Amino acid sequence: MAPLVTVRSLSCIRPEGDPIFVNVNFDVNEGDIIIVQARSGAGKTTLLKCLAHLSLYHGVIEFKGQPPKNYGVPSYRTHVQYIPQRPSLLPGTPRDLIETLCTFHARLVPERFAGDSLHLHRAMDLAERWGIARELWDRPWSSLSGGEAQRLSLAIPYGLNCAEVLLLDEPTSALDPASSAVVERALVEEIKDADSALKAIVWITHSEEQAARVGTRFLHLTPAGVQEESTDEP
Ligand SMILES: Nc1ncnc2c1ncn2[C@@H]1O[C@H](COP(=O)(O)OP(=O)(O)OP(=O)(O)O)[C@@H](O)[C@H]1O
Repeated sequence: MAPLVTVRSLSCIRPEGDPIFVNVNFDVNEGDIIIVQARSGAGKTTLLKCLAHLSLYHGVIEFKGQPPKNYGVPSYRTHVQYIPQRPSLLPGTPRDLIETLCTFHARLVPERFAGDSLHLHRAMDLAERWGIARELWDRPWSSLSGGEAQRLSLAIPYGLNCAEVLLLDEPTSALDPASSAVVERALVEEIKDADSALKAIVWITHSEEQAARVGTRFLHLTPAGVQEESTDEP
């Protein structure tokens, strides 16, 4: 099966001119939950932002064999969607965000667009199961707790059901272990659900335990590229 995302000779350079990383090569395949591990400051967030076409890079990133510009960047970003580590920096409210994304979705994927309110209610129902009261959808991101903002930002792609690859930047870092486990299970089940658009996740976590629970592949990012950890039994 052809890869969902192909990354070849990817490098990212700081504004000052020195590289964060060079020569990054890997594929994202259907069913993958790829854990990206590295020391703080090594460039994990930058790598995810390059994959989402949010940071400048050199090299090749393709989704189903086509570069982002062939889809149009907003459309590409609905299929390969980045969820930031700190959603509190977003403008407006969670409802504003899902309504904006619905307008892209309706325009770009009309055959899978089920109407604004249906998507919103699907996301609200999931978030409610994760302990998020409905009124929080109308509160500014900046007034939400870190854990509330993380659960809301993860419920949005679930409601829209258009992301095929999710790029998760420490998605449960603000959650207690029990809430984190509920969210982890929902994401893993979503990948296995044939009715879901979601086919793969690239997931940054500093928790070895979480990585072992959810990961199917493990990439170590270094300044000279990525190394994949073998998971073969000895
Ligand atoms: N816009 C920017 N301008 C200058 N330097 C930047 C910019 N964005 C990131 N960097 C630098 O690039 C390096 C990689 O940052 P990044 O946030 O990708 O690391 P990380 O591995 O995700 O770190 P952490 O684990 O601490 O979240 C850091 O040295 C950071 O200071």
